[in-house]
Amino acid sequence: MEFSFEMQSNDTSGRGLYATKCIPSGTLIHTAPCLLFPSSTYTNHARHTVLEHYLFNCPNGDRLLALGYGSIFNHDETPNVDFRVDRENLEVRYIACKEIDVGCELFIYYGDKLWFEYAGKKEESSDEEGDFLARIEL
Ligand SMILES: C[S@@+](CC[C@H](N)C(=O)[O-])C[C@H]1O[C@@H](n2cnc3c(N)ncnc32)[C@H](O)[C@@H]1O
Repeated sequence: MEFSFEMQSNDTSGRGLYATKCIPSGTLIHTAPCLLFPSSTYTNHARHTVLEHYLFNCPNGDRLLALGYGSIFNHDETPNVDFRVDRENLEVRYIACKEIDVGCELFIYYGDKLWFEYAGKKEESSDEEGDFLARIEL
């Protein structure tokens, strides 16, 4: 499979994905197979580990870990990529929601409860729970 992006690193957000060609809006950029962490498995084995940076929160408390490049999309308040979770097939599909120029970073939106210092942050936000939880909300 030919990808329309490559992985690069920067000092503020670590690894991220960058377009290697112009990506038209509506393009399916990537399909990531997922691992399911049932709620109890997450609580007993994955909570407070590095996995918290990568897990998607499901409404029922389960967590999903996107494989492939699915866990490498960084967050932005104005994302250029949407993601669709297919629980039945355990996949996440990433679709361009704008035209993306060559060299631009591909961003999804994680939600409004960030657990890290957002590069490009416009105003202060606080972590009300004071806890370190994965919060990419589905
Ligand atoms: C799902 S991972 C994304 C890939 C990650 N950059 C890496 O190198 O593995 C989420 C983590 O990326 C970082 N990150 C994502 N978006 C960011 C942003 N806008 N500003 C700063 N850090 C960000 C945070 O450390 C966050 O916990």
